[in-house]
Amino acid sequence: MVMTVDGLRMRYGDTDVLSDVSFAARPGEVLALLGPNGAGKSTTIEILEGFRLRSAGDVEVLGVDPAAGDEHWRSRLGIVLQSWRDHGNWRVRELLHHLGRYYAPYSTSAAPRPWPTDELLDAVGLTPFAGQKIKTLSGGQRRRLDVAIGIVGRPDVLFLDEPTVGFDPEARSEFHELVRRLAAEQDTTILLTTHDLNEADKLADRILVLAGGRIIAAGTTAELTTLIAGQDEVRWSVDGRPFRESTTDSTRFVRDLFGTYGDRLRELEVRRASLEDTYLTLVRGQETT
Ligand SMILES: Nc1ncnc2c1ncn2[C@@H]1O[C@H](COP(=O)(O)OP(=O)(O)OP(=O)(O)O)[C@@H](O)[C@H]1O
Repeated sequence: MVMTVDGLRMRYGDTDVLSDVSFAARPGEVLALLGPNGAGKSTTIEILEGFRLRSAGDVEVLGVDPAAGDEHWRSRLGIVLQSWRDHGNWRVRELLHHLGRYYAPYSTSAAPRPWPTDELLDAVGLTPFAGQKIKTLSGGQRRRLDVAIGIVGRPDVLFLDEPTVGFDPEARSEFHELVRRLAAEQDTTILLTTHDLNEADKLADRILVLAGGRIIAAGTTAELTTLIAGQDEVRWSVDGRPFRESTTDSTRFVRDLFGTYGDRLRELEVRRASLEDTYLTLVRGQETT
């Protein structure tokens, strides 16, 4: 396992934000951490990065307790936090080249570090802006630069905190490709937070839902939806009257409808529960317990 979290607790003052968080990640796995505002997603990531000291629990990233991580350990992590605000007068290529130099002593034959600047610019779609000053970039271009800064050291583990906020659909789709490529070709293990359920669905091998200080559900979208009963919605009309019903077995339900109504059955539609339906049910269920 590249990352293991067992019984993680984080207390601010007398409030437990995280009370008992446990999960693990395999090499090259992409995990999406979902949860309502204030659930503790950024806190979890900051603890894993070694930026924040936890109150209790066992945590290991690349075999090291983040609270005791040294520079060598840190060089194997990539971090994309909320936007990079300094260095407005630097040019894009210049900054990436400069930051990349920090990783050179940690280069190995399996992971040559840093990522060559021009290749990296190309990978994040910033080649046309390479000579531009950072303060002149658009919001989305700026975010691509944040991502480039996070991966310039060819990290073994990459943390992405809401990476695609402000991306246009094309940039988002290109970013998704980049993340999948990092995981598949470089075996980078990726933990990202997002409020975009579609993004979590597309990107993640596994989704972790954090609420009430715990991981309340984990799995693929399909696995999560099977946790929720009444997952499909069937709609139809008979003699011009519309009907709708939720069912766990839409195939059987539809067969019964045909049995009952035969050719009078019109406008039949089966709608699978979306990740959004499942997520909302999970989080609302947690709030009422
Ligand atoms: N340094 C701190 N001191 C006290 N409370 C804090 C501190 N940092 C965060 N918190 C609280 O911890 C909770 C979790 O915050 P965190 O930023 O981890 O949530 P999040 O899931 O990332 O939220 P969002 O989706 O809004 O980004 C919030 O209630 C926040 O107010």
